[in-house]
Amino acid sequence: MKFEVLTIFPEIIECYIKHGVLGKALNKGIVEVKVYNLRDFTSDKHKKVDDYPYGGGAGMVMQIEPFYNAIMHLKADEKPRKLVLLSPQGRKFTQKLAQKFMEESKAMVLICGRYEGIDERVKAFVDEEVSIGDYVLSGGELAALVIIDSVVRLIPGALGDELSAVEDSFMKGFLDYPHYTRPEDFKGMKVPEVLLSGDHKKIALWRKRQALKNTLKNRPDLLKNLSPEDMRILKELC
Ligand SMILES: O=C(OCc1ccccc1)c1cn[nH]c1
Repeated sequence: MKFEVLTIFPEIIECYIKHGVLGKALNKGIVEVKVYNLRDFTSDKHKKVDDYPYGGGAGMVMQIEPFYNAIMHLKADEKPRKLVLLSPQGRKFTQKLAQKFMEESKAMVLICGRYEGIDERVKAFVDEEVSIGDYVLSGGELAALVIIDSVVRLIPGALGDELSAVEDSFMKGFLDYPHYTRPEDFKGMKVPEVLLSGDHKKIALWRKRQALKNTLKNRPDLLKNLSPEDMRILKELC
């Protein structure tokens, strides 16, 4: 899988991708990330990327020309790629959309805006507009990293062949169950007995109960399509 990121702050992307699971996936060649500085696609000596908004208002708007030049440069190799603009106005990014991106796209271009926004005409050249949440960031780079991280984790072999329980639970529509590790007793805070029992059936049921309890408490919106078995467990909790 290849990610190409358009940004005026390449260092933000380059620094993050060196660490952790992304670093390993890069070294294994499972994923490739190329970062392009939009300033390299400007035509003036000051490498200007923004200007005052038509119609007035606070702040600056990113000009279309650097985005257009960068996108045309990428498209020159005529390889298929999904162009995604990160913005607060986009479609909500979820684990399911991460799965879809992983399954459908061999290559993704992640377009990072800053300032008050980017010239609306850039959207004529993108396939999707995606938001990672209902808040405004100072730039699309963090959102691009969220997408790269969550999509790469889903690539077979990226996590050393064991998708973590977290992905599983989110795909099934729950929050995760609680996790514990040594010591068994930390200042009187003990690990739940069931997890020390070795009874895997009992542990699995306890974990399912806890996941449903957490989901009911913090994200009841996720509990829309429960299996009859899970509905029964949930009813016991209420
Ligand atoms: O704020 C965001 O992106 C920064 C951005 C992008 C475009 C113009 C201005 C600012 C964002 C929030 N959720 N997903 C993305």
